[in-house]
Amino acid sequence: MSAPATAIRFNEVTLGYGRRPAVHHLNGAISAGSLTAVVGPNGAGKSTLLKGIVGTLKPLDGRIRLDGPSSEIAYLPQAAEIDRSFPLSVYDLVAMGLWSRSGLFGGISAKDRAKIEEALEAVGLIGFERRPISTLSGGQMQRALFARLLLQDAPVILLDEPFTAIDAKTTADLLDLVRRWHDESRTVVAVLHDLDMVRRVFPETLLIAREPVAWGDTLEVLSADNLLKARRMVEAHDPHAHVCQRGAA
Ligand SMILES: Nc1ncnc2c1ncn2[C@@H]1O[C@H](COP(=O)(O)OP(=O)(O)OP(=O)(O)O)[C@@H](O)[C@H]1O
Repeated sequence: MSAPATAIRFNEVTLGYGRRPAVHHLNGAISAGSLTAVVGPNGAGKSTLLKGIVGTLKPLDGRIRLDGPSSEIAYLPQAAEIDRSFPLSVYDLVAMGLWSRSGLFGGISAKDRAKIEEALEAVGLIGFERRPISTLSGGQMQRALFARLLLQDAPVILLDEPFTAIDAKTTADLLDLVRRWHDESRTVVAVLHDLDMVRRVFPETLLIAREPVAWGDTLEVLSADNLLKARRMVEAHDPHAHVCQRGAA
């Protein structure tokens, strides 16, 4: 059997802010169609890694190669990074998912309208179309953002802590969509803190602590030894260190 195609490849990648590395020595690949969790302590560089994949953060060193243009990535940032005060209705927020395909001024066709309805129905938000997003609960907002992801119809989907502060019913509903994306052979990468959920749902895991600690089969990666190692590595990290010299002569 031939090896699965690669969706995202990392070659000795360093990502950081200014000259300070947040993630370094990242080598490896995410297979097309895989369902991968990214886990690690606070400050381990998980969000930084997703920003590197989306391209909002350019590597300080090394290369991230995507199998396809970056416009074909759907990205859900952490809730704290989303401006909820923006005057936008649920309908318009969800419709924005079509922009990457139809363009900003492409107009909304009858077919698009049907797709928007379908996405709203899939996340249980029928009846919320006219509601300003500022009036939504955290869980309702997350449902609306998942509807937008549905419309983006991207082969690669990145989710940054999608279930943080979300109740059990909403989490279960949105996890069903993640499973559906996986069944549709999309590549899904999610930053998560709930290790029980990772063990239950995500076959592959990248455990990161400023650099990869372990990567592969979830049950092997999430061993007590690896988790302890990750915690110690983040605690020992010097936040003021500049680009690392490891490997330098
Ligand atoms: N915009 C920024 N400017 C400077 N440093 C940053 C910036 N964003 C993140 N960092 C630093 O990079 C490091 C990694 O942060 P990152 O947010 O990627 O971690 P994380 O693993 O996602 O953490 P958490 O689980 O707390 O969300 C941290 O030390 C953080 O302070």
